[in-house]
Amino acid sequence: MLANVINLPAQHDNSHLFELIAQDIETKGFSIRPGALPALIAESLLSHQLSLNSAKYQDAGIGRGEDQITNRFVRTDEICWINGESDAGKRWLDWANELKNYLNRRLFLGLFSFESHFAHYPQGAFYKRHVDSFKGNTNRVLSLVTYLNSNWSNDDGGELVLYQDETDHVGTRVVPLMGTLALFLSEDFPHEVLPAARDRYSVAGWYRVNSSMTDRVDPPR
Ligand SMILES: O=C(O)CCC(=O)C(=O)O
Ligand SMILES: [Fe+2]
Repeated sequence: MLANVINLPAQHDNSHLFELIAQDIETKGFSIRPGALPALIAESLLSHQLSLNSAKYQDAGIGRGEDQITNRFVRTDEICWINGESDAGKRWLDWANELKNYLNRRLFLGLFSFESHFAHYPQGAFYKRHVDSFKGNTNRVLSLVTYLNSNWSNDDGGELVLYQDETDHVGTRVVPLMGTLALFLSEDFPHEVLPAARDRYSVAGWYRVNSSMTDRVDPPR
């Protein structure tokens, strides 16, 4: 028995990182962890995203399901949903699922599903201040963003600015550097993406509670 255990290949152990994230969310409602996404996942997401041709992208919309509209005054990024068909997508979804299970055990958040997409902000693209979920319309509970840009400099813009509440106009800035993780409670933190001076690559995702118990079918996006 013991020999078997010792011979197991080294598994990447996420529990230390997951615990730090849980503590951040418990105490502050958000977590910013520079370079924390395992490098193998970050690198495979980036190479997959770079291989997507423009036909795979759609203009990002505002709102949900059939109510979704494109509003170029609010956001100008383009997105591609991750369905787990690629190895990169699978690795990412597995990792996100492991984090979901950890946070559910640790914080009793009742997270049920996870949806995510690649986002490409071409030069000049932005996403104006918004919240990811509206109170009373409980669906997205926890937002998770990771960034896939190496060598991002102060002049490149494109920071995520996370505000404490509606009255906060200073916020916390997050540089979209490779492997940095940003998580925040979706209803509580208004945020924006400042205009990027060069191509900005990221993956944005949301954990949702199961709200399909209501009378209407809850659209997956
Ligand atoms: O890319 C980011 O930093 C945040 C993106 C965002 O706010 C969103 O897609 O809802
Ligand atoms: Fe957002």
